Amino acid sequence: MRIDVVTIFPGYLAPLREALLGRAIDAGLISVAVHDLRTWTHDVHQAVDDAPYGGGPGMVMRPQVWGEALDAVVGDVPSGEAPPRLIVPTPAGRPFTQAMAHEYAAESRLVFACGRYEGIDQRVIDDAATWMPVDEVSIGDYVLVGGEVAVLAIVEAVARLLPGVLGNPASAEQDSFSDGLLEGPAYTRPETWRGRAVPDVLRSGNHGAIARWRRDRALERTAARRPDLLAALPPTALDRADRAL
Ligand SMILES: COc1cccc(Cn2ccc3ccc(-c4cc(N)[nH]n4)cc32)c1
Repeated sequence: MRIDVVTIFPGYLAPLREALLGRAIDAGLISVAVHDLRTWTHDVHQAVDDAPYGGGPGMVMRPQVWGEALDAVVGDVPSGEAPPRLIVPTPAGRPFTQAMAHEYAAESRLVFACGRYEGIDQRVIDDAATWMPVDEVSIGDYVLVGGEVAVLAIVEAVARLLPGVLGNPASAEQDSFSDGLLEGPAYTRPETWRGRAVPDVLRSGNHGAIARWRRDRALERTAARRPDLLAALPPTALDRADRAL
């Protein structure tokens, strides 16, 4: 997968080259190119923002600079080849989900536009949408200062789904949310720590009982913390034992 990120703070994306993702890049599983938006300014101040039409606080990112940047970064899409998907993080976006992470993992190329200030002139998104798929995406109901942190989260969630990136592919298959439930509690050695023992069932070797216990804890946690996920489950997702909980 090829990933391009356009930002006025390229250094913010340095963590992409660390650890697991860094190894995936070194292994050639992913290519990541980070582009400084100011490359496409032409004035001495390298201005990327201007006052909002209609007034209001803050500044808006200029369409001319973004338009030139995306034209250059996306480049000419060879005929017959699918254009990349443009992902624009914003508080006003569609909530990013594990299902979307799987959708994005199936793409051969993703381009991320990192806004700052009060966001990017809407005409940039509207123009881009005439020649490539564009997703305006939120990573949660809170307001960041720019899109870079959201890109780090989205790229990590997507990259870990790519074949060969995770040492143990089973981890991704047994993800939280993969069965629509939250992950239950996890334990490792020692057996007792500060007077707290690991639940006996997990040391019983009874794999059926262990699976049942884990499912029960996941159902309890989901009901307590994310009843919306439970309500969204298809009726067939809960068996008789689940309902008895
Ligand atoms: C666009 O509307 C905005 C309104 C107030 C502040 C900001 C700041 N800002 C600029 C670019 C940008 C990109 C993403 C996010 C963001 C995403 C999530 N989930 N929270 N915050 C925030 C961003 C933007």
